[in-house]
Amino acid sequence: MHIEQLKLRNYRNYESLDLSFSPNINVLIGENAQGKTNVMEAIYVLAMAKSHRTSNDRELIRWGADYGKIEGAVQRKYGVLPLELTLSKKGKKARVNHLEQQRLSDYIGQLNVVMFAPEDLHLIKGSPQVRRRFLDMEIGQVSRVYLHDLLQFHKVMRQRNAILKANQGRSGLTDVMFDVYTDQYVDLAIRIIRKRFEFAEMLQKWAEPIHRGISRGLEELVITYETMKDIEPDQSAEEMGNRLRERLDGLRQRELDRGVTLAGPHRDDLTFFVNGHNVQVYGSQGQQRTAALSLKLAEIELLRQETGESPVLLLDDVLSELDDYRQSHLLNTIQGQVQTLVTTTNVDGITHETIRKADLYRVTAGTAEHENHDD
Ligand SMILES: Nc1ncnc2c1ncn2[C@@H]1O[C@H](COP(=O)(O)OP(=O)(O)OP(=O)(O)O)[C@@H](O)[C@H]1O
Repeated sequence: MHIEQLKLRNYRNYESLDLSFSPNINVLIGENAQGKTNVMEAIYVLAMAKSHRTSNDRELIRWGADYGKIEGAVQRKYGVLPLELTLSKKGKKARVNHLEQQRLSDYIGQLNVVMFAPEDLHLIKGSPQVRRRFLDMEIGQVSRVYLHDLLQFHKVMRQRNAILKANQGRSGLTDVMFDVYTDQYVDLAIRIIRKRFEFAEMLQKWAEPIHRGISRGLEELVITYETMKDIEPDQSAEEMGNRLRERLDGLRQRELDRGVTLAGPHRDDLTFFVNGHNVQVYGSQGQQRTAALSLKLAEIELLRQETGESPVLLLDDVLSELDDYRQSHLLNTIQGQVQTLVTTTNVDGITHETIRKADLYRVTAGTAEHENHDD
């Protein structure tokens, strides 16, 4: 798939923008703080109905405006699909083919994107929360059921936590609703854990050969999903449910002391190993960079396999950060296969010839103009 056209109205520093993109490589070039990332973010928001930079949608609306709007024409296998997202103080409205969607989970997934930005290096080194967010966003792109389960899970956990909080410090619980919520909680938690196991396995399958290629055959990457220690991927859902229930029973007094749920997928993590060593702990900057790049390229393959179409790749300020070999590997992999948007302040650091031939857009203070190479 690819984005043919993007229109912004009152989005970040754009009052109004209307851009057409090539299905190949598009380079947005401009000085700092002109609005390059804002375009990438707008495409991300159009796809995921939320920003990768902030959870506060109001920040996306142009200062002083009441609403902001992102429209995109997405070329899919079967034709052009118009998508529209309106952001206002009252919330957001999403339209597919001009029809308003009642649930955002029905909207997400019409446009698939893979974003690679400097903060993705934190994916390997940062907190488990960053990696859980990555899992949720990526699985959510291909599974509506997962998004729905996740929403329900957080709702039920809040209800369960509210009872724990109300009884905090006591030595027992008499609220009949607690068992009802715990049953629902276990059921949803296991559905999420099973999906994450499945996703991590697919990610591993795609990322391993990619990482091996980028490291010139020297490194083996292994990705594992870490959940409670007695839950294993080959167990049945029932077995997993029993394990979680036993764990929660064992933790009951500590949960009452703390007033929160202490076991479940909200505490899980993804771990990356290179040649048997944990990259989070022992990896060099270069190994972390390679692992992050392998992960992004694996996501492209995974989305392609799940949806039958290539996602759109957004490379925000990362290309010139990669050395020549990694740049070439990345650009050779995507060339002619994946619509790509690249932002940079300067093309001089990007040596690969595909960038020389790409469509250029000059971004200056909330405007973006298509440019010929000789301009
Ligand atoms: N809600 C908003 N309304 C108006 N302007 C905004 C809003 N949010 C951010 N901006 C402005 O957008 C600009 C930043 O744009 P952006 O992050 O896209 O920069 P960039 O071109 O990617 O720069 P860099 O190369 O430094 O990453 C800043 O000037 C900022 O003040």
